[in-house]
Amino acid sequence: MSGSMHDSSVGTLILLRHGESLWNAENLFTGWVDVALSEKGKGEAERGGQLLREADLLPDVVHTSVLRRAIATANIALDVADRHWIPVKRDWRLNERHYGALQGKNKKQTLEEFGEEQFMLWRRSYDTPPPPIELGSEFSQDGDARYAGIDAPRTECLKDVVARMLPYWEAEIVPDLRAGKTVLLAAHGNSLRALVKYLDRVSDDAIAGLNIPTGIPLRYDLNDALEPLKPGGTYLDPAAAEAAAAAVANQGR
Ligand SMILES: O=C(O)[C@@H](CO)OP(=O)(O)O
Repeated sequence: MSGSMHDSSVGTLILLRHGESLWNAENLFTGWVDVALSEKGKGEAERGGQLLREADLLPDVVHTSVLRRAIATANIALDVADRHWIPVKRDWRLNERHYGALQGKNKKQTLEEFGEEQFMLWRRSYDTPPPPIELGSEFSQDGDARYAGIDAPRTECLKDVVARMLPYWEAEIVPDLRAGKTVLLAAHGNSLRALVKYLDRVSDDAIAGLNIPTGIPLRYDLNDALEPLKPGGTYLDPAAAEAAAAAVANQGR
């Protein structure tokens, strides 16, 4: 096992939100729309890889969503950390939250149009999904080959993400951790919020205030019951993470 600093046989979990995407830069709700990284986002992914290398935190296996911003972030970071060769598993269950009819809409305009309360309900409440996206509309994923054979959602709240993500966690990630591996999970703001909520037992209300910055690895050491030794984990660059999380919280303003 590489990189783990505690005695338990449980491996180390590293959460990595993708670097800034083109739509993050434009302040658009993204969800399942398959948007590429911006140049800044590619730089963030490189920096993420440097942080892994400097911490000697070398992943043995990587899990990603099926969206290119997470896939590219993992590829770039692992290349920089000289771990581009490790096995990879990808699954839609690690995708960003489906943002329903808000996909492709500007966050600031949405806030102005619907008001603070409705905006925050859609964006951060635990169990209020946005209106479902219309099938066949510009930013809908129906007909997308990668979702053939799954009952793809047309909108999701965070609770829905927890429900679809946990079966993947149990079936695919936990066995890697139990085998003592250092696991890199390259995913998204809201799919990672769903996992952090579960791991840290964050309440439905408190999770609204938790924001995950792009491109900064977040390390979780877990005990044998898979409980975090340090609630909230440890960002490899804590000062940058704090500033960047505050910026995510303020999107739309
Ligand atoms: O647009 C999205 O898909 C997400 C992540 O970028 O946005 P938010 O942080 O507003 O949930």
